[in-house]
Amino acid sequence: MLKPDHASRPLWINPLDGRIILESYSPLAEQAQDFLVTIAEPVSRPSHMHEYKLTPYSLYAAVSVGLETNDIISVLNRLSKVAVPQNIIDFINSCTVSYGKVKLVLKHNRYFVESPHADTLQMLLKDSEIGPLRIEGDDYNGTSTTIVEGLVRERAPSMGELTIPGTSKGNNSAATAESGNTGGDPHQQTVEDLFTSVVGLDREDDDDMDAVHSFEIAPESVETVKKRCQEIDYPVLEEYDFRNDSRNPNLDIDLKPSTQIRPYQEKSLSKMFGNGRARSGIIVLPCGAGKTLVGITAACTIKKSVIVLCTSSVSVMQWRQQFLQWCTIQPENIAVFTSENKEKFRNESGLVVSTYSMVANTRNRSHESQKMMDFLTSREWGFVILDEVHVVPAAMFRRVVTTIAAHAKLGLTATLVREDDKIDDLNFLIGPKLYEANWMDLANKGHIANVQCAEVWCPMTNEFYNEYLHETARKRRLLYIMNPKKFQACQFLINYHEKRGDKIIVFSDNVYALQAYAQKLKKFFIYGGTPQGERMNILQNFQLNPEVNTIFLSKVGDTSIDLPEATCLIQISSHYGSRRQEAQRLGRILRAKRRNDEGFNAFFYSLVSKDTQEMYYSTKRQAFLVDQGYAFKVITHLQGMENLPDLAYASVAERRELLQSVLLQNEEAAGIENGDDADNFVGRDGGYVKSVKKAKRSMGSLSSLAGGDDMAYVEYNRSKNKEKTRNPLIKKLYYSKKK
Ligand SMILES: Nc1ncnc2c1ncn2[C@@H]1O[C@H](COP(=O)(O)OP(=O)(O)OP(=O)(O)O)[C@@H](O)[C@H]1O
Repeated sequence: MLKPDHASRPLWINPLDGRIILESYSPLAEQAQDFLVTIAEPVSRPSHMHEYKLTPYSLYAAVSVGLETNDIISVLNRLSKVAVPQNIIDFINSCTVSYGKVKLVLKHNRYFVESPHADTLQMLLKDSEIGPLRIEGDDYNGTSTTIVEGLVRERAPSMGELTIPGTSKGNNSAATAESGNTGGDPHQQTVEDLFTSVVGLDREDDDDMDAVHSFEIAPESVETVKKRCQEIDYPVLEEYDFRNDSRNPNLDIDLKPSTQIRPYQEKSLSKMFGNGRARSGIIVLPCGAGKTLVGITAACTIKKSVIVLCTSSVSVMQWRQQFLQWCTIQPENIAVFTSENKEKFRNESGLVVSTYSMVANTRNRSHESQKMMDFLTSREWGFVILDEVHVVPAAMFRRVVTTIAAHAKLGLTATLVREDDKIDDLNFLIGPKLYEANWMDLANKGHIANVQCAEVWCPMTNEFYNEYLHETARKRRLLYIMNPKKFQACQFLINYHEKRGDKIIVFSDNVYALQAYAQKLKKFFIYGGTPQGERMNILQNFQLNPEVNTIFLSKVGDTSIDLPEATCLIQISSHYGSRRQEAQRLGRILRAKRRNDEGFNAFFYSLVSKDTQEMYYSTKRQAFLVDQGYAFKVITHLQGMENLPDLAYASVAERRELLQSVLLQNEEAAGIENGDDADNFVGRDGGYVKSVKKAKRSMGSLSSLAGGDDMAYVEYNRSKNKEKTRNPLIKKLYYSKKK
């Protein structure tokens, strides 16, 4: 039943499945969002209504950033239009009762399972999988501890005030920093108060007053123990009490006085350092929102030796450069470990930047690499930063996480989606999601650019469609990418946007098409085979030369290229249904330098050949961005295109010639380029995902998109796909019953 003052309360909870709908226009929406993102998974956040769902993982994350069961229920109740249903209360209770009780602590290069509750540890020791993994040994500091029934008991470390560098007030104020107290309204005030105490994380861990108990396990058992704990609903939290770590030498590193971190960066860090220790987990921020600086600030807070792992050697150099730009670390304390570079740092503590594959690949290691690996594995690291966590396969992660002994792990990503459905692995390999920012929010505040997205439907020409119907799957792919109408649309859009003063990146995963388009249009292109010097030259020209306004990039440009000049993207070929690639490509223009200009918009066009399989992939690709609140407009006709001077493939003869050359290509030409990043890690079978929702297409006009007023649109709506995965709520209840 609705509460009498329901109109002033912003959310509604579905008693059947734990879904929460938030009215995002409510005056309380911002605070409510803060809270919901802490306790629930954001499912979809378009402009007026946001959808979240409570899952065992999200509640685990809530507990691990310091929330307690009663806080969660009481804030939900306060914000909800109806009383929180009893089954939801039971669900929250059942998920949180056992969470946060067990911690994994690395001390003096040895792993201890720790808990303030001796009975919990006794229960773990009785478990048939965990029990035998306990190893006998001395306690970790050889002093005033006592062995109680096989457990080591010692005083828990005490907390003090912790300040995160680069922030105005230190960690405690961080969670409310961005909410902008509106004041006046007493109801609002109460919620504010509640948030300061609940989301503001300004309390200390309850367990630090008491003794803690622990038992030791071998490093190779860590993963099994974590996995088993997860299965029996006692997920392990990893925390690092870095301020009381006197064994590992401090690293001389601080943010430069000129470095100011942004409110959402501060907020994400406050979740990590909320109780004075460093919690391991994942921070999710949109592309271009500054994940690097978040990682750097965390390193400056912990001040111990750090390892950064990235997906490519280009990113390695960018991380190194960003460390030097934002903080005071001396270049001689930074070591780069890539196939070209194998330096160590000379002091007793330092920073190493490397790639996942350098650390995880054990085969054919050179003598130099092996020496470097010995250096990495022989010591205890304060902190490891794992960049782009969503793309690294679980097996590789496992190897990295088990070979490097690090006290705290921070995973960074923009898109916590994977096409291989392995996302859950990240939870136990790294830790819970600590924070996830809202893309639209950051765009509205000018931290990332506003983007207009459009899907351009290009009809296949008769000749191409005829062949399409009869060819093999791979050749079909080449036919829909090389469709002359798509080429013309691309030519028209480049022309249109160059005239507006935009800088344009055209993306093609397919290298044959990349070269064919670029050469025909007389534009520069970069793909995996372009030598480094030439790449730099093209990129510099794109940035500085007013004559070079369009470049073509293969998937080497998906992630590691930082081009704040770019304001328009055109995608002509992509990696099947990859939601992540779509988001990352969009990320190339989110950092547009001109984003704060009055009324500025960036543009993202996806060119799709009509009535081909590409349409199906395209819809799947958009699902993630649609959930972030982006609306894809459909353009069916680019008015004026036929009259473009020098329009390519305007005559039947030219189109036939193109068709002949496409048909002459062998099937290899239809493939996707190999690179050293992301997609090589993920299956390339079209990347099917279980719970993909279809994107919704809506009516729009290119005039609203790009200032033109002579183009036509249609409205195209598809009902939302029903989720195919089992609801976690049901899964959870089912699981508890079985137990
Ligand atoms: N607090 C800040 N103050 C000023 N500039 C910032 C701040 N945070 C980030 N930036 C700038 O924003 C840009 C994007 O940052 P960064 O490359 O870390 O983004 P990202 O989140 O890693 O993006 P991607 O996922 O696309 O790699 C950079 O040019 C960076 O210098």
